[in-house]
Amino acid sequence: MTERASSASDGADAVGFGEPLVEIQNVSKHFPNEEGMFSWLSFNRDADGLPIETGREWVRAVEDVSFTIRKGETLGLVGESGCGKSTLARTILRLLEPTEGSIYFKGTDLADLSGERLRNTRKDIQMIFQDPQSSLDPRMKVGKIVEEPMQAHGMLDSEGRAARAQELLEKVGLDPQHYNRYPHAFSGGQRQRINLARALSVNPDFIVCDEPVSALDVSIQAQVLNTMRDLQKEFGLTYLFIAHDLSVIRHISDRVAVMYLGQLVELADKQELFENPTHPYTQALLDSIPVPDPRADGHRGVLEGDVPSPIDPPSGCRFRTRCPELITPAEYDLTDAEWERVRSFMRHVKRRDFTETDPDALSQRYFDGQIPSGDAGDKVSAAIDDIAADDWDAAAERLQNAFAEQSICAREEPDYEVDPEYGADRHTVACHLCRE
Ligand SMILES: Nc1ncnc2c1ncn2[C@@H]1O[C@H](COP(=O)(O)OP(=O)(O)OP(=O)(O)O)[C@@H](O)[C@H]1O
Repeated sequence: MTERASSASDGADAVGFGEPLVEIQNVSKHFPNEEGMFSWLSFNRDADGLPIETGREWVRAVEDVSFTIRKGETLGLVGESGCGKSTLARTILRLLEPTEGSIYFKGTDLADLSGERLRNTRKDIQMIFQDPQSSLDPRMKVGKIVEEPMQAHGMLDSEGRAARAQELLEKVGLDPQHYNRYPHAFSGGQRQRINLARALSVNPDFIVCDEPVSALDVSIQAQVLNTMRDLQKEFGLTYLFIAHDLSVIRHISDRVAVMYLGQLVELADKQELFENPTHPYTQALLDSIPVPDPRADGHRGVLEGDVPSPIDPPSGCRFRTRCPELITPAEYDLTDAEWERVRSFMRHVKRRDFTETDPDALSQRYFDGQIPSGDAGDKVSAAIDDIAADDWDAAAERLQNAFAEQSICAREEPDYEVDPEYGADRHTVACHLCRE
């Protein structure tokens, strides 16, 4: 999914409210796969079946991600564990080098910065992590923890830093008298407030918040989120807020980006995303929120199967292998009902979750005795014959190649924009269902 870069002049410091502050352009991050002794090598086989080294195997944790974060907003980034949220956050912060792509902050490519300008920009971009316990040095008093970034950036004298630390402790909802206490004397929520004060100490513009309330009791989460929102207003902050919990995202975000297997699948204004979710993955995620859902019409997708490996992600749409709405291959003239049956048969053969091998019984069970006519029907019949010959792998492969791999979902990467039902913000969706 793409968003155009702003034309902000190089290094221009003043970014107006609502203008692009951070622009992520076609960013990818791949890691060498270190799991298993020889797994970093991938092999093909030669004619004698001996392995030929073909190179290194890569974990494609983030792939071709583009979006913009506007000054003063909270952009929520949501997705299941392992979908690449933290990797993207760390890449934006330049804690990791992007494999490809660029990150612009206030119109300047971060890769072009060095020396004093890099140091200044690092000050402008802060981060809050999930675990408020491990991110605070237990041997340091709270006041010093808050002062440390100011000292590192040569801000104020020691008296000034102490005064600012106490002021910030109060701003984040703590007692400034606790300046001399150690982190262990604070609860989880209070420790996250200390982290907030620390991040704010150097007067940043942009804070990347990676699951900042996930480790807190639900009762405390809303309080910390409200404080973050108050601070945002007071200091004109911009947040990238990462969470796997959609109710947290709904509470804090202005716009929401949904990530699946290293890619953005949907990005929209919060209300638009929650009221008009368009990507089948977003719909499935929303369905998993354990609250009564007035939108539920019994037609939403249910997530099937496991998330594929980011080492060898599916072609086209990465969600297609679990998608309840895989599109009929254009070359077959199938009705919706026929396609639904073909897909159901394909799924059951892949999972091998039946033992029946009699062709008539299979036709009856999966196609109501009416195998589709034409090419599609020939492929289905051939797969049924494979099963009758007890060659399940051949049947699964035949169906996969004849149907799943022929769908536009497997052949083209989706990237569409739809008309929003709520608000005027762009609503981008990486799903071929939006192609008309
Ligand atoms: N240093 C690394 N080397 C190899 N693979 C990595 C590395 N860091 C992350 N990965 C892989 O990249 C993928 C994305 O991981 P990442 O931690 O970014 O996901 P996440 O969405 O933040 O998950 P979580 O919410 O569980 O933290 C995962 O498959 C992970 O195993």
